[in-house]
Amino acid sequence: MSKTLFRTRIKFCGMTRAGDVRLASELGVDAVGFVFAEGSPRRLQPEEARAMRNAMEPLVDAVALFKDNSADEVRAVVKQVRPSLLQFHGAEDDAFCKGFGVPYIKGIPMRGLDPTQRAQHAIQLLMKYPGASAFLFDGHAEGQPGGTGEVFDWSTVPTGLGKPFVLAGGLRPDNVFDAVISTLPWGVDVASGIESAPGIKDGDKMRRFVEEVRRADCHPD
Ligand SMILES: O=C(O)c1ccccc1N[C@@H]1O[C@H](COP(=O)(O)O)[C@@H](O)[C@H]1O
Repeated sequence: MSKTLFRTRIKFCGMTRAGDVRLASELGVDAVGFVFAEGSPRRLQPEEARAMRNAMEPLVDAVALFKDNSADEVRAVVKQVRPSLLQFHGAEDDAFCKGFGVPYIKGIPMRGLDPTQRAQHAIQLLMKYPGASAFLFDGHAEGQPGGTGEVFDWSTVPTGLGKPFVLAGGLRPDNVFDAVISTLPWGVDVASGIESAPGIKDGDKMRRFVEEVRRADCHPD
């Protein structure tokens, strides 16, 4: 694959502390994610996310992450937090995902897929989620929770999508350079790989993650 001239977008997901959001902004991160998925150790109440959202710097996107939440829950978050993007990780269909008047990203479980099916997988995704602004490829298996730090086989990333994709799943400061060079994603997303404990971001890991993405962006190949 040849390298193109662009800057890989970065999203830090599962923010729970205002100081972590501020540091992410200072590091030049493009988006931060607030998790509302039931069972997640990073789960926030809408009021908690709203307080962090109100303190955010301009030109940084807020993304609200859901996994099989009810429409009422999603509506409450949209009203209170005003995210610029929604991210869905459950069995939600396209009609549900686009029903809130906010662009959406669809999280796709990638564990155990066949690398020879990359083009067919892309077609299936485009047919199933025509309203998605982007796809996010995550390391977990179908039906399993996300945000668990599992890397998947990057050679299974669908080809010919014609839409941006975000690479996720077990990215860390020590593997994100290879991940970007191998897959040339529109963006990368990380939750556990920049944490010292679930929901508690580590400033040094955050900084090193951004540096490694920028190093990959400058790499000639
Ligand atoms: O972060 C969570 O708790 C979470 C819960 C349910 C679905 C998705 C979740 N996080 C997303 O998963 C990817 C990968 O996480 P990790 O870096 O492997 O820990 C992350 O980018 C979040 O968008």
